[in-house]
Amino acid sequence: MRALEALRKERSQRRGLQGTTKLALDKGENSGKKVIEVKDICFGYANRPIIKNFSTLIQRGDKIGLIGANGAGKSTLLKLLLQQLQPDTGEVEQGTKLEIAYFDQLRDQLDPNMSVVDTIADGNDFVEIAGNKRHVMSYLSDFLFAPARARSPVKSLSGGEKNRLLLARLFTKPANLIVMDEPTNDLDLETLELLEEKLVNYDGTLLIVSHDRAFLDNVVTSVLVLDGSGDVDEFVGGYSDWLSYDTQQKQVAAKKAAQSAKPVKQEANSPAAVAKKKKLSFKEQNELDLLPSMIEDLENKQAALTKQINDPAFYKKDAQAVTKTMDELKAIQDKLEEVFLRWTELDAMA
Ligand SMILES: Nc1ncnc2c1ncn2[C@@H]1O[C@H](COP(=O)(O)OP(=O)(O)OP(=O)(O)O)[C@@H](O)[C@H]1O
Repeated sequence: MRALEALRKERSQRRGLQGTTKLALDKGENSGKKVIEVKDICFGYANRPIIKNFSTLIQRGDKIGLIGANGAGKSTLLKLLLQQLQPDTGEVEQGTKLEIAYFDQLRDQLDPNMSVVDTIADGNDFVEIAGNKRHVMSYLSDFLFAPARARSPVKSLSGGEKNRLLLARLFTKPANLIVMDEPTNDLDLETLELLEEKLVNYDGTLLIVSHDRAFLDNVVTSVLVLDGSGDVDEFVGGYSDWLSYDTQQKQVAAKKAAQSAKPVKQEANSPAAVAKKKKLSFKEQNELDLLPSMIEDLENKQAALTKQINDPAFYKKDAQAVTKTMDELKAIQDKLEEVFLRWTELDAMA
């Protein structure tokens, strides 16, 4: 987890330097680290913009999550990055020597009559993993296959074992860019943890579409957030980091909206003021009076939980405790957002 934090920090610093990096690239200097460069692309289907004016530089070792609601355009953006689709305007440039392995919801086919070991090594005793030779049995043991199980035919495997075998095969491909679309769907916990571990230790580049917050928090160094209207935001950190940032932004916007919606001060007993006051029922006025202390209370809880999460020792806790605290924070953030909106609404009427 520390390593992940360090990678995020590095990406954050690099983003700060992106102007300089770009200049170096323009001069034709070392571009070996460049994986994909996106230059101001726009793309839409039949008048509906999916991506608007998006630019980014993906470099070797970046682990990027693509997030957004269903239909926001995540798969479309992946296809644009992989040059399977051409942008309407702008450019996508891939770096040299890219070897891409695409992993699509574990839909790959396995030969039921082949043994596990042959599925991986095709009759050889050794496999080459990231340039290192490894005995296939030792490699398969990483994917929880004991030697006897490794000699069994694929058709005798359970669903979970088949998924593990597909993952084992994926990591034998000579890829320096792994692309995954919803990889965690249908994975059992054991396989999911295995996948996380492999991806955390993978030193190539990763592009992952996923709705799985915990998985992305554990694996990616930055996220691309598609809002569904064409805007793509890049954020250094995991899914939860982005959520808390986004909630804070919304709170600030709601506060600003509330302030600018406040009517010009009127004499308390002027006819207009009396007429306006009547817009709030007794119950609503009561609710409005209570909201500030509720907001303060929620903000205090949010600050306390954020402090816990920012402590490096936090991630040493067991996964269940980490998830519980993250979920608690998310619930508080959702509640805060809801309460702020209500306060904005009532305050504008008062
Ligand atoms: N070939 C196409 N022609 C027209 N519209 C399309 C096409 N492919 C996708 N779309 C539309 O573009 C939008 C974005 O689709 P896309 O599959 O990229 O979204 P997504 O974020 O990956 O969604 P999901 O999470 O549901 O997979 C959707 O509204 C989809 O219906």
